Amino acid sequence: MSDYSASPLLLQAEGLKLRFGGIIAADGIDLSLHEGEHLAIIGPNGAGKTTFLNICTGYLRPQGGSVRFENREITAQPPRQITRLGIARAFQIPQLFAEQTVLENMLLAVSVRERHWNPLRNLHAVPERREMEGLLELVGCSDVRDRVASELPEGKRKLADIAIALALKPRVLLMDEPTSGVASADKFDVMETLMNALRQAKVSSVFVEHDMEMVSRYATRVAVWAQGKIQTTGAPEVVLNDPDVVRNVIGG
Ligand SMILES: Nc1ncnc2c1ncn2[C@@H]1O[C@H](COP(=O)(O)OP(=O)(O)OP(=O)(O)O)[C@@H](O)[C@H]1O
Repeated sequence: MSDYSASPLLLQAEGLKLRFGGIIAADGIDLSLHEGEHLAIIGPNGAGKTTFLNICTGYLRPQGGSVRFENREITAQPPRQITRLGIARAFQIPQLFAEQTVLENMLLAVSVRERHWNPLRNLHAVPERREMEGLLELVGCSDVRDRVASELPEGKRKLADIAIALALKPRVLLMDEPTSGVASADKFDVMETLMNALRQAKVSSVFVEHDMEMVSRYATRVAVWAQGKIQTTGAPEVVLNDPDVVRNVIGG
């Protein structure tokens, strides 16, 4: 395993706690992410994986603990503020404007980033248009640039959603099952394109994943969630062969 512990620390969660009534979704989560890492989160349904992403991106407020990003406290800040600082989020269901073209979605995203969005202005005239076309090329979506988002095949929709996240110039991208809903024949191509784009853009990532082949191919490190706690973390080749992980997560 490549060791990233000497690389700059990006994200640091300490002692995160969150309950929903009687359900403990986070029970003392400690986790760090260093620059260059692509950390996979695995674990059974309901273990609290998405809750962790929601806390880190400000969608949920923890009842205990803290999240720091580049050594700055971001716990419970609004999602928009956290995005501006450099943590982007991609969802299981891509957050595209369905009736706009892929390029228009990109231009809207960059207009918001640059705070110059104006309904009276021609969207296509924004100065960052070339930059956005470059990002679409990076994620293999130049061919669908002028297609309406709702008409895209799922793989392209996911990649376009990633391009929008990259338009916000993040340092970290958090993803919830990045290829869910993509036809199995296309999953690896989509993930390969996505991870290459992240590496080229020098964006680190955390991704929740149920497909262990995807984890072993693309994660630099794996964290195993169980009932709101981290059961273990380590190199994919070690963690995915750990008998407890095989029994509780992979076998199940
Ligand atoms: N907003 C909420 N209100 C109430 N309960 C919630 C809420 N969000 C999550 N939970 C509960 O917290 C627990 C952890 O949920 P979470 O979605 O984080 O799990 P997960 O590991 O991502 O599961 P999956 O793999 O099925 O997506 C679950 O029991 C879930 O039902």
